[in-house]
Formats: sequence, structure tokens, C-alpha cells
Amino acid sequence: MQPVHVWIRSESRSTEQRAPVVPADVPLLLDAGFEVTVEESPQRIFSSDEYAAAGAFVVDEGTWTDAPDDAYVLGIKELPDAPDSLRHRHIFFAHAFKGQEGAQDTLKRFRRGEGRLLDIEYLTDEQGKRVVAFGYWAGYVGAALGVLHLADRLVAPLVPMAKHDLDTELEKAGQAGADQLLALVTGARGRSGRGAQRALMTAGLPITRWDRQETIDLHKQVLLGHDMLVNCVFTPTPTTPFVEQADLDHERRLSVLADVTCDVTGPTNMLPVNTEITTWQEPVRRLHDGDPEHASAALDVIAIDNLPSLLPREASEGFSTDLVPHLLGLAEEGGSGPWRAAGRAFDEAMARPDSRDGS
Ligand SMILES: NC(=O)c1ccc[n+]([C@@H]2O[C@H](COP(=O)([O-])OP(=O)(O)OC[C@H]3O[C@@H](n4cnc5c(N)ncnc54)[C@H](O)[C@@H]3O)[C@@H](O)[C@H]2O)c1
Repeated sequence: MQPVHVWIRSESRSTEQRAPVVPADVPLLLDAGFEVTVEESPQRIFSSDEYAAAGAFVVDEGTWTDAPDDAYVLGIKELPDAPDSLRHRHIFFAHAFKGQEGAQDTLKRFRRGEGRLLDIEYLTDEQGKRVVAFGYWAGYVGAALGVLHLADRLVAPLVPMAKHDLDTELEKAGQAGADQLLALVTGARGRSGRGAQRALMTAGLPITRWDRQETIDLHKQVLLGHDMLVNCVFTPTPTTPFVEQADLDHERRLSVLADVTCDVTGPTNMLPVNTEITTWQEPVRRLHDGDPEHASAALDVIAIDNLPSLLPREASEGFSTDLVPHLLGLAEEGGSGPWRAAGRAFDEAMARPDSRDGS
């Protein structure tokens, strides 16, 4: 049998410094008999030398288009716009199966080239739970930005950071008084909820933790009595929102919404007072000016949809730790369970009429 060949491509976004497999994990693949090729990348947080030292074969940026037919081309974010047809098996987050903007164009490229898309979002276990995600560091960065904003120490535009520097800033924010402010984490038991709590602990804020059980009967006045809400909920079905328009004029301590979930336009938006993401350039947006008459504070939102990219090293390391055992499953006949689940999601998306050319 041919060895499994994993080809780690360079990311096309210039701000994307993360890698799906870190150099330290390359030997795990090599020891299993895999072939590992890594493209040069000007922005990746790990150098090509580190990959070469780990035993990977380093090639020029963007040469995945010439990769052997049987290679799995691995990335994190979207492919560049060319070529028009895709003949390989690609592994990345494509956001192409739910009718998102540009989704049909992506699927048509696969149809033309007869390639396959194994979307990382659809790598799931028998219970349908995702097996690889960036949640923890999204929560960490989302909560950290909220603390820095509360402490008036958030500097825009945001740029990718080293965790040590971010933690130093969090500690300073805590010492400057943020450790007296009250934080509520919703979705506290999930991946991002746990990351959010870790960042809040670094700054020394007292934390209230709510997951499903604690929000069945929503104590709105308790919620509004916190200085910051870090929302880390993932729910597939619409549920009673946490903060609605009618809450804004109420007596309220709440002054920062750090929306890690960032489901701002969907039917499951738990914070419908906000319907737009914020950006690295302008991370904070004012939602309400506050009203002294009603003792309501000014309310700001941070809703950045690419938080883990701001801590590229840690996010890559955590992701690689989760992904590599599953990559090893590619050696199984037909791929291990999660790959078969991702393959089914692709087949279902391709079977929809609008993925065809001319539609
Ligand atoms: N902004 C970003 O850059 C970024 C990055 C990664 C993930 N995310 C998003 O963050 C969200 C959370 O991801 P995750 O990996 O932590 O998910 P997860 O499934 O690990 O955790 C979600 C948690 O929400 C809880 N929950 C569900 N409904 C609830 C409710 N009504 N009240 C309270 N808790 C409830 C669940 O029990 C679970 O503990 C997802 O929507 C994901 O897409 C955002």
C-alpha cells in the first residue's frame, strides 16, 4: 500500500500565522509511515527549518497544485481563488456546506476537478460531536480582550500575540483594578468556556459559571449585575437569548459583551442586541450609551470571528495535538469514523442541485 501523503499548504490569508500540524508532531506521522510535505510560508509562526529538522520535506509556497494525486492537501482557512478545478482531497475549514457566501463556488471547483473536501468542522464522533476545534484559545483570547477593554488597556488594531505578553497585560489589568470586576461565562463547560475562565483567572476576576443547567430559568437581573459577559455557548437550536434590546435600559452593571460564539446573524444568536462582528482594526463597538437615570452602564461588544489567529502558536499546538491522532486514521481503509462522517457531509452538499455548474 502507498504511504499516506499529507501536504501542509501555506495559508492564503496574510494574517493567518497558524499551522494545522506543528513541527513537534511531524515525527508522529513519519513514525506511522506517512509522507509529510510542508510548503514554505512567509507568515507561518513555525519556520520551515523547524519542519525540515522534524523530518518533513519542504517545498515552495503554493505548489500543492502540482502535488501527487493521492496527497491530502491540509490547511486551516480557505484556498486561494485559483485554480478553477480541484482534483485533490483537501482538508480545511471551508464553511461551504450551509449555503454560506461563496460556498457554491467552492463546491463547483471540487465538482470540476473531481476532488474531495474533508471539512474539519465535520470530523465528528459517533455522537455527532466535533473531534477537532480551536475553541479553547478562542475563549481565552475573547475573554482576555474583554478584560483589557474593561481596564481601558486594549490597543487597536489587534495583531497576533505571544501568550506570555498577553498574560502580562492581563496581570497588569488585574492589578489596575479589573480583579474587582465581575465576569460571567456562559457555556462554561465547553472548550471555549474553559479557555475563557483560564484567561479571567490570570487577570484575577471573580467568575460566575453558567452552562445549560444554570440558564434553564434565566436570572436576568443576576446576569445584568455582572460587568462582563463572555458568551461561549454553542447551541444548534434557538434558545432564550441572554441580552435583548429591552434589557438595555434596565438597571445594569453589564458594560462589556465578549461574544466568543460570534453567531451574530444566525437564529441561535444569544446576544441579539448585536448583529455584526467586530474586527482586528476596530475590535470594540458601542451598543448603548448607558443611562444614569436608570443606572444602566454604557455597553460595548467585542465579537471577533477569528480569535485563535491572535494566539497562533498556542492555537496551532492545541489544534495539532487533537488533529494528528485523527490524521493517523486516514491510513485505515476508507478512513476512520470521523473521516467517513466528513466524507458523507461532502457528498450530501454535492448532491444538492445548487452545487452544480450553471445553477
Ligand atoms: N470567535 C471565534 O474566533 C471562535 C473560534 C472557535 C469557536 N467559536 C465558536 O464558539 C462557540 C463555542 O465553541 P466550543 O468549541 O466551546 O463549543 P462546545 O460545544 O465545546 O461548548 C459549548 C457549551 O455551550 C453550552 N450550552 C449550550 N446551550 C447553552 C445554554 N442555553 N446556556 C448555557 N450553556 C449552553 C454547552 O453545554 C457546552 O458546554 C461555537 O459556536 C464556535 O463556533 C468561535
